[in-house]
Amino acid sequence: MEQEQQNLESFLTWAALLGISDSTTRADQPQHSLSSCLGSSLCVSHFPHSGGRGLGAVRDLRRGEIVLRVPKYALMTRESVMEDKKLCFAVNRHSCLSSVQILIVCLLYEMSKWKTSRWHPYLMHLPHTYDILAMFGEFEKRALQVDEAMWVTEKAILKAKSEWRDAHALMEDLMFRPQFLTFKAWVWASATISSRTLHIPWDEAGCLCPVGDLFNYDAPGEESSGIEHLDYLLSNSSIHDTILLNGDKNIMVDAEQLDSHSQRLTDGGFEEDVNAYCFYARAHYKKGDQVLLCYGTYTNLELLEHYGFLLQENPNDKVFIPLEAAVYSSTSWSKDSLYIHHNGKPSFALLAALRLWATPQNKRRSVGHLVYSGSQLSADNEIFIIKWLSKTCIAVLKNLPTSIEEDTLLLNAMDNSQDFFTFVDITKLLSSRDEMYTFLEAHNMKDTDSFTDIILSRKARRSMDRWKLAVQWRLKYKKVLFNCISYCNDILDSFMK
Ligand SMILES: C[S@@+](CC[C@H](N)C(=O)[O-])C[C@H]1O[C@@H](n2cnc3c(N)ncnc32)[C@H](O)[C@@H]1O
Repeated sequence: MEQEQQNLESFLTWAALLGISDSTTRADQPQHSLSSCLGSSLCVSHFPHSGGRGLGAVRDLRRGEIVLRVPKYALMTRESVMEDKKLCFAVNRHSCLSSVQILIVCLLYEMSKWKTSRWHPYLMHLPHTYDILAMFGEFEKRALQVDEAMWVTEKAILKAKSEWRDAHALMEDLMFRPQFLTFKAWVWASATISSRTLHIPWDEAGCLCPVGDLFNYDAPGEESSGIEHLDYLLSNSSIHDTILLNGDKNIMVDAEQLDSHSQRLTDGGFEEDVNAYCFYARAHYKKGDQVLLCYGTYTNLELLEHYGFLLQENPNDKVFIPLEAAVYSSTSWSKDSLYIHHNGKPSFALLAALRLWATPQNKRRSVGHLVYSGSQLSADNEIFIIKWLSKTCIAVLKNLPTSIEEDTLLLNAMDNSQDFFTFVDITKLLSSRDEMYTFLEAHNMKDTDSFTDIILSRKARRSMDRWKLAVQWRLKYKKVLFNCISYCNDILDSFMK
């Protein structure tokens, strides 16, 4: 622990020497301290329920005030790593690789240089493991239970494997040592890039940003995307591009184009005039609060896919239910807009599409304007679609291997068991014991009577963490469907009155 603290201190000193600073004075003015880049606005703290290691406020912070600057020189980008001639030469001979694949190779290259890498103090602080979907094993994938989630997981695993295979020749050219050539090393580096890169305007692969990547995630919500905040940014800062972490979801937004309903406003970006990545407080924070960053708008499945966590309360979560082909063909709404919100309410487009689908074909044209303005068509039409929605949600829930109650008990056992043996004992009494036996089998621990001699392997421990994430995800999914059924019941009741 002491060693860890010392490592952290030397990392923060290294960062200060590079000009990284949370001081409110401008970057070109004298810094408050060269022994740490933090202390004026932020400090590294531990937040067990919202991201673990993160950044806390050392004083009250006002919404919109600058809290961190990271000069361009400190950023790890393809461009900065490829100042290394050997790497640059090799990469140029593999032009078929994507920018993200190249950044992954750059990261592995720097890792392999170890102490001679100029980012060594930063690299030492990267997490050793991640829980993104591409790292899920067969058991954990199945624990998600929902076809869509299992399919997204499978796709993520296949994508990682094929990208790794494609980059192999380059890594061999660079004469990587065997441990850096493995698929395990590749997914680690790929998860680092997926969960930690920030958007930069000159490279779609993004950048790794020492200290700036210690901010944990806050979902965009009303409190931070209101007019007040937007006005503040437009009048007080030179932000033109907003940032979102994650290569697949990068969105560049001109601040001028944002309307007050935009959920995409984020809290920093690369600013040309100061040649630095600048971060701003997205809310008022009290001393000791965790200071958060919005990486973008994500459902829980997307958070799991790209970042390896999910939110207990995610205002952007969505649940898709099976719809008949005729529902899709009855409207021009895209499939992606036909979903149930986190609170159980059907999306505007889903309701509209169902209303049109339940209208005889020869009458659809005449009611189109009503449907697209969100109006109900008739009591019969509304009762029909709400009953259909409720029945569909009930059927989806029934078809899943476990219920909300069973998942809740399983999660309680995961959270509250003092050790693995107690967990196994408790789970034996639950209806999810079959799942527990499958877990044991997957980790060659089938003989439960010999447990006293077994210490849970690191691999099994990681698998337990991912299993828990899968159970949390499927429970959230089921609760959304349950809330939708309650929503439908309320609507049907209101028609009976
Ligand atoms: C950019 S890093 C943030 C710093 C990170 N906690 C660390 O220790 O390096 C993003 C990662 O932090 C974790 N994280 C961020 N926000 C979180 C949240 N609200 N809840 C749980 N985990 C979160 C996830 O593991 C995610 O992949």
